[in-house]
Amino acid sequence: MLSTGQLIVVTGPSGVGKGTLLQILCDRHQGKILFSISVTTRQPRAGEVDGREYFFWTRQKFEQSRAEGEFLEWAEYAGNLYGTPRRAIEDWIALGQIVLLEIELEGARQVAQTFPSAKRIFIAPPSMEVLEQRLRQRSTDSDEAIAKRLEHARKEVAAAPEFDPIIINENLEDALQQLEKAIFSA
Ligand SMILES: Nc1ncnc2c1ncn2[C@@H]1O[C@H](COP(=O)(O)OP(=O)(O)OP(=O)(O)O)[C@@H](O)[C@H]1O
Ligand SMILES: Nc1nc2c(ncn2[C@@H]2O[C@H](COP(=O)(O)O)[C@@H](O)[C@H]2O)c(=O)[nH]1
Repeated sequence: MLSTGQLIVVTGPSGVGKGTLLQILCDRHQGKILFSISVTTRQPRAGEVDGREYFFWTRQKFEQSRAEGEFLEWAEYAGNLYGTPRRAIEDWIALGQIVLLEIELEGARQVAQTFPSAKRIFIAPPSMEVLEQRLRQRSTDSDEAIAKRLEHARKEVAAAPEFDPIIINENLEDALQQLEKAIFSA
């Protein structure tokens, strides 16, 4: 069904720096990579815009679309639903584009089943202590939400060997270079 493009999945615990890395990547390689915009039922954070960071939907609308098979993958994470709209991804891949998904572990596992040819990259923190610091310094989540995210993070880090490559985001520029190599190498 999908033959010409390349699907790339980037996974890693919340707060590890996926969004930071991918934003720089997007600026450096404009037009060369297409980024999927996910749907979520979580509330927008300050500064987030519907249709830019996410499509912010009600749980009812999400569940209806899910039942209609409109998501390529989906997962419940820290009490909210997240999903990748299928249509745009399939169209872009068919057009030969490099398409990037930034998603959590369960979704990445689903994509491994449905698109075995997808590249699967894991962004790991230098340590759990650094991860917690980054989540706290970002100031976007309550203590309770941070605790839930750290709980998920432990499971996600344990699953890192399912991915190749594993990139440790300690020095941002080093991590970016490894990410570029993973994405643009044949
Ligand atoms: N290499 C790095 N060194 C120090 N701080 C970093 C580094 N990379 C990212 N950060 C900082 O860590 C925080 C979390 O980064 P970011 O929001 O990109 O994480 P994320 O993995 O996208 O999280 P989420 O999955 O929750 O969206 C931000 O404040 C960011 O500036
Ligand atoms: N399975 C999916 N996971 C997704 C999707 N979009 C984002 N995410 C991941 O959720 C967590 C939390 O994100 P946040 O924006 O609330 O911090 C993080 O790991 C994201 O990568 C998706 O479509 N499917």
